Amino acid sequence: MNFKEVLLIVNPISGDIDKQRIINKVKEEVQRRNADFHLYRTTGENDIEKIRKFLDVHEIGRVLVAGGDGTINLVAETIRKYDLPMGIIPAGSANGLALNLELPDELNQQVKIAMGDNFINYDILSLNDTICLHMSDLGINAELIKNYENSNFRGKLGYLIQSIPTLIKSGYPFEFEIQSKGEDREAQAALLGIANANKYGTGANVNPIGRPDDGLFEILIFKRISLGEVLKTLRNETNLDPEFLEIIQTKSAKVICKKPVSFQIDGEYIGEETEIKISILPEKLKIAVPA
Ligand SMILES: Nc1ncnc2c1ncn2[C@@H]1O[C@H](COP(=O)(O)OP(=O)(O)OP(=O)(O)O)[C@@H](O)[C@H]1O
Repeated sequence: MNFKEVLLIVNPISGDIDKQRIINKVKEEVQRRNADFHLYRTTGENDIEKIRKFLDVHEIGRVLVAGGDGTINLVAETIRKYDLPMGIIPAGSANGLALNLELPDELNQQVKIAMGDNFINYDILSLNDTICLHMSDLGINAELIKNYENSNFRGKLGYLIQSIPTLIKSGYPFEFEIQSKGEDREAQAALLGIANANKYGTGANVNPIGRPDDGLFEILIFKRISLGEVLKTLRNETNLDPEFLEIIQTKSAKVICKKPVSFQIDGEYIGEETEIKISILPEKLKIAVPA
């Protein structure tokens, strides 16, 4: 595919890693294709508006994003009305979306794929009008992300440090009402996931039936915290005990929380919520993936 201009969007702080090597490699590949290279470094403030202004005055043919799931989500929201393909260079602490798309670990290969012609038409979920590409949840994982964001430690170690205090302080199990497919049911859960893909960034395959391009999403009801079952998901075993995890596959749903519960979308803490309206947007996101 030929493009005149390529925009690389980089999150300078994601994953606690230096991005210069990525920037150099992408620039080299773009110039090799005789296209113009543009770089945008996110600031965490009004990035969507600033990037859209840039897109409005340039002939960008491909947007590349180097960051974690939060940055990919931000870029997806920015370009979803522009019909622009996106390429991903995983550069966050967990990289859950990249893991689900089976992107390789090696930078040269990542750049080739991100600039390549093989695409997935990726479903975009809308959760109370905020988009979700990968995984969102209510409960103990969102509490962990909140504690992580309030701490001084970045990267995987930061999550590890926060995991025990989060478990001790959490008020789980939480009580939910789930309205979907004309049914209304009650559920108690430590964590209620809303999934568009199979795996969390840790590699845990919590949603074996999930496909990000099937026009459906899954509600994952983790009824209790079981080390044995968590280990099974880490080993990608799919015969999970229904007493541990129940899955509802659907196109739209509403989740009502009996009390406010911590909520996260694609690894970003949103706040405490009492109601989540979930649907799938009509537009798809075109993401470059391995052949
Ligand atoms: N220049 C910046 N300074 C501070 N924060 C930023 C900057 N640019 C983006 N952010 C923030 O980075 C977050 C997204 O990070 P992302 O999820 O992509 O990476 P991550 O590695 O998963 O994050 P983290 O390192 O926090 O785990 C968003 O909250 C966004 O507001």
